[in-house]
Amino acid sequence: MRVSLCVVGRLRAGPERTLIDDYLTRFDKTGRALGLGPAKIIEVEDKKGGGMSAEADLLRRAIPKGATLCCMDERGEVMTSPEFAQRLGQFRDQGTQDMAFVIGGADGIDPSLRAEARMSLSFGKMVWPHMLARVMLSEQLYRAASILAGSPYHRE
Ligand SMILES: C[S@@+](CC[C@H](N)C(=O)[O-])C[C@H]1O[C@@H](n2cnc3c(N)ncnc32)[C@H](O)[C@@H]1O
Repeated sequence: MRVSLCVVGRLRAGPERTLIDDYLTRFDKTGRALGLGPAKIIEVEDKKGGGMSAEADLLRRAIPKGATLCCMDERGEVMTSPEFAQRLGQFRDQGTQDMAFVIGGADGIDPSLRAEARMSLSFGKMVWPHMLARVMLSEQLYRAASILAGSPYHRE
């Protein structure tokens, strides 16, 4: 099951980018034997300042066709890391080919796109900057793969 992180805004080289690349490389390595991955980042940028709805259009064009959509949203479902791992495993076992996680820009994700999502996932009620949300999601994907692989990275 391929995984796309579809995000608003371009992230320059720096500590966040280094962490994301590191976690997604680890996710790919751990997930390979489990039918998970590879993961890639798809960045979209609305240079005309059209707001959330213009960003949603760009995101729709960028999301792989037929992908199961998960919107990252502070109002979404809160789950433990093992629960997230189990959910990923379920999508894989149901034959999902592509899973796309969407992270919004400064204004968030347009409600029309949120309504199209199969799942909405929250990292808690606090709002995080999009670059940190990217890092956290990348880490949780690696953690989920480690849990499904039975490796000792995740400790409770
Ligand atoms: C700066 S936040 C935008 C906040 C905006 N008020 C909203 O309504 O979504 C940028 C993006 O980071 C992600 N994000 C921020 N906090 C989050 C949280 N607690 N859980 C999940 N995703 C979050 C979301 O995808 C959000 O669209």
